[in-house]
Amino acid sequence: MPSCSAKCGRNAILKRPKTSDVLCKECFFEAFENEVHFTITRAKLFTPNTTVAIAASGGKDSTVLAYVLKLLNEKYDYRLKLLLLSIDEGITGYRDDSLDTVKQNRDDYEMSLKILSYKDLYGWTMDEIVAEIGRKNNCTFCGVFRRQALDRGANLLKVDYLATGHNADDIAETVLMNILRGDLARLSRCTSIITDSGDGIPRVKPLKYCYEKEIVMYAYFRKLVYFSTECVFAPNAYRGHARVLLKDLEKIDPTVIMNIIHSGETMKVSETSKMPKLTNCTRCGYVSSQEICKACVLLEGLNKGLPRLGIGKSSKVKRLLKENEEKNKSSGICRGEEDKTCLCSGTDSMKPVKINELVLKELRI
Ligand SMILES: Nc1ncnc2c1ncn2[C@@H]1O[C@H](COP(=O)(O)OP(=O)(O)OP(=O)(O)O)[C@@H](O)[C@H]1O
Repeated sequence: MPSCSAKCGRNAILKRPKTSDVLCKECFFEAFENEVHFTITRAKLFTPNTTVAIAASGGKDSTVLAYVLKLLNEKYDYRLKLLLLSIDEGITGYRDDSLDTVKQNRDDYEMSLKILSYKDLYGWTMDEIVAEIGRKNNCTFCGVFRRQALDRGANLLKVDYLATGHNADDIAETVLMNILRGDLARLSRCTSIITDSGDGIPRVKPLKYCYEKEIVMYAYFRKLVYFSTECVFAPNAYRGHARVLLKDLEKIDPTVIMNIIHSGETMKVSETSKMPKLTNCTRCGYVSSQEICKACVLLEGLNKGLPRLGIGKSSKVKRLLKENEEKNKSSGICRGEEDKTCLCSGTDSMKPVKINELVLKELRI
């Protein structure tokens, strides 16, 4: 058995996927934790005496994130108050089980836990949305709603930061996807370690440089409890292609993951490129590049029996809204204020879609 390359005198039991170093368990833990600490301090991710909500899905990444943040917080006296925030998308046989894991983490790590559900926030579970839209585009709904739900949760909890478990593979995949799609706006911000959620609560990614394989290894050797089942609904097809490509490249040379992130970080979008201007959604007030944010358009579509409304380009959405408006006007369907099915401007349906205010009030702590 080879000896640990950190020269601690112990036998090596693993080969680090990121560096190919052969290490013993203890030296691997130290290397992994030191790298996260270095990432946090170099990017000045947190200021002392603040509160951090850890977005906890029960999966390996957010479980390792919660564990390592707690460990580093105590070891280096970051003076952070850590708590867990989970979103229950309402996916039977998936999220209900993974939330049990989060509850276990809550007890093991002695952190408080807040769970917000899509049903309470939007009036729909993902099971119900999939029954409407089918399995093909459901990831669009889930992703858009989750992003906003996490921001709303962070606001309710009045935290200073929202930390997510996005890892190096996730970020490299996103860079590839944005290049393949030619999405310059997203490309220019997808590698940022701190992003603005739009409500003034920064989102941070302390595991940005951690390889997925090492996160799995870390969780395994630390015997952490996490939930490893894939979502029961169809995976995001486009991300799937980027993922397969990245995994194939990683087999040839593991440094490609860091190289892609580095390329994304240093790439500069030409000043002549047209970038979307950020504004606030006229309905819910959430930050958006459109007059009405994606979540409100998707919700409107669901509530009006047009679930495909927000799928695809914004020009298509505008066309659909216009077509629907003309159709309703010519058929005399629109009956103004009392009409709950009409998409005409000026009717009830164009009033801001308020996320169930009562529920939010109740959840505030
Ligand atoms: N339902 C959720 N509730 C809270 N946070 C979530 C939820 N789903 C995802 N996140 C956050 O977003 C990050 C990236 O999401 P992703 O879909 O890759 O997570 P996952 O594969 O379900 O679980 P994990 O990334 O924790 O292994 C997670 O690490 C977590 O911080």
